[in-house]
Amino acid sequence: MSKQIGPWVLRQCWTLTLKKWYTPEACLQFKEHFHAQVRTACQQSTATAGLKISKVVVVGDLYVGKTSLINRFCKDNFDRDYKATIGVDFEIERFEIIGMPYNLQIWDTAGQEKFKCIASAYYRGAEVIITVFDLADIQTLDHTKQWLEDALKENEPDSSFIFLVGTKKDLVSDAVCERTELDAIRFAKEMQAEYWSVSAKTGENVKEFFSRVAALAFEQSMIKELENTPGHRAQIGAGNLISMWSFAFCVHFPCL
Ligand SMILES: Nc1nc2c(ncn2[C@@H]2O[C@H](COP(=O)(O)OP(=O)(O)OP(=O)(O)O)[C@@H](O)[C@H]2O)c(=O)[nH]1
Ligand SMILES: [Mg+2]
Repeated sequence: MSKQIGPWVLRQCWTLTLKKWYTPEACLQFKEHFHAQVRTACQQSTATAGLKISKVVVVGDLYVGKTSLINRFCKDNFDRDYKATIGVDFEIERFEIIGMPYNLQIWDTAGQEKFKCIASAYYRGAEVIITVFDLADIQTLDHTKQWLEDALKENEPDSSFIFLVGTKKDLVSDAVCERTELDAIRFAKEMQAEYWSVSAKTGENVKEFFSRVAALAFEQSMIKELENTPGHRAQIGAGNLISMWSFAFCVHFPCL
């Protein structure tokens, strides 16, 4: 099946560049290009052992639209009827980034209280945590911090990118959306999360959002791999500036 993002049309997977944030007020990083060493490593296949895959966990109250968001992206469909997720479900989505195959394993969890203990067993090892609320039901925003706390408990400190997503944008007026976004951006800052408003019904911002998730997770996994490559050391400083140097100099990074 062909999929399209912007001007690119590809078979079976998405081709990505580093996508822009939704709002600069709550974004994880401002860079518009992948880090030079990551690009070089991908182009020269110096860090390409094995297929890269990142785990994404989607959490939030019941009925906020987690399954619909994932289905819009992975299957490009939308179902008006509510079917509660029982426990967990997952989708694998394929990408190609800087010529490298890359997969996202997207875990859809149940928001219903009675399934929480099943779902929480799958939080571990999440490179990305997506906390979801309903723009048309402000109470669900209040609960996102608890969902995040529960997910973070199962993961190493600072090991996951965090996103806060307001769904059902089509159900609220622009004025209500803007008001709610002000609160959501405040929450996102407190949660150290990047904020996005989307609609699974119309598809607004859904591809852009997941493209951003994939691009950031991919770059992070490449940086980790380079750090672990013998002869290389990497430091990630404030503002995600990466400095890297090689003991094998020209072999891997001729630009150094
Ligand atoms: N209008 C509109 N309705 C939506 C949107 N997203 C989801 N819905 C509807 O909201 C209801 C709940 O959506 P789900 O995706 O099943 O919610 P969920 O968060 O997965 O719920 P649980 O699995 O119980 O945790 C369904 O009836 C969807 O059709 C949206 O963007 N716009
Ligand atoms: Mg669901």
